[in-house]
Amino acid sequence: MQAGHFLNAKQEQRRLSMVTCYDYTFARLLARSSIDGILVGDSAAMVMHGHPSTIAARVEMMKLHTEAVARGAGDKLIVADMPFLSYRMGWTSALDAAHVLMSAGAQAVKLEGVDGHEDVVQRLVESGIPVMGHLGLQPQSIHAFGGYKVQGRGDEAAQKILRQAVALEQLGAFSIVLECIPAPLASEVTAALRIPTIGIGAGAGCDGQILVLQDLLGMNTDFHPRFVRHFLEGANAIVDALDGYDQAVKSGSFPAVEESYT
Ligand SMILES: Nc1nc(=O)c2c([nH]1)NC[C@@H]1CN(c3ccc(C(=O)N[C@@H](CCC(=O)O)C(=O)O)cc3)CN21
Ligand SMILES: CC(C)C(=O)C(=O)O
Ligand SMILES: [Mg+2]
Repeated sequence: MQAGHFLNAKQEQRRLSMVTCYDYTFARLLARSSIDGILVGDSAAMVMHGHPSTIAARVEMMKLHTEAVARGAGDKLIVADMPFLSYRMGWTSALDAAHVLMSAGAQAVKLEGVDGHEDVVQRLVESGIPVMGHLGLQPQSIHAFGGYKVQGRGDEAAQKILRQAVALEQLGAFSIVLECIPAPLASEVTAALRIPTIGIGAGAGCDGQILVLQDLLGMNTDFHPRFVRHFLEGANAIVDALDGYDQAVKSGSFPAVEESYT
């Protein structure tokens, strides 16, 4: 799948599935799945590195994760998040950051918001870099938003998101993530655009959905916002396996003869 195929999917009314991925081993598993696209999200700063927000993500961090994913992802579309402020200090430094991510193996980049960096979106697109937008809840602006809260409630806030989505489409974005907005607003935005919307906490009216891989695999039991569904009870499955290994070691049943060299 390439960025251009996202537009075809919307025209043909096929829904799109995306997940985040930060490493080679999971990328190999995703390559075997029917998932359409992979986001090397700046959520890596939280999920992989234990930071309290995505603000700690750096171009160098995103580069290493993108390279690892690209080695395992086969022909899946890889989108990499541009880290906080890397696209807010002018288009030349934004192009530098995008260059790093594209040469690391990304086929597109994602930027949060649009107001104030319209020129960056335009320059990236003109340079042959497919751009994905990200509206609604923008985790990089957590300190300005005052928490991870649903966005676009009320007429004014809803109109702002609709305006930003139309602006991104006009600037040449190939798709837009809509995060944590009311489902009716996401449906309205989706209907207003030719490019596909990818929702997370934005209801079933989007053209596609995205979830953080570790969330859908149920690997993090203390993070359960409303939009997360566990498709596996991963945390329990993994801790059970670890306890099984621990018991086998302590009882002396592991390693067996056939697991040892003569
Ligand atoms: N593991 C992980 N999954 C994610 O989806 C994710 C990250 N990390 N890190 C970056 C952002 C942060 N995200 C978040 C984090 C918390 C909520 C949350 O607590 N939502 C409330 C909404 C409350 C309201 O305003 O009504 C909820 O209870 O669902 C939402 C999105 C989504 N992103
Ligand atoms: C939640 C998705 C959309 C994201 O931006 C990330 O994982 O960083
Ligand atoms: Mg992100």
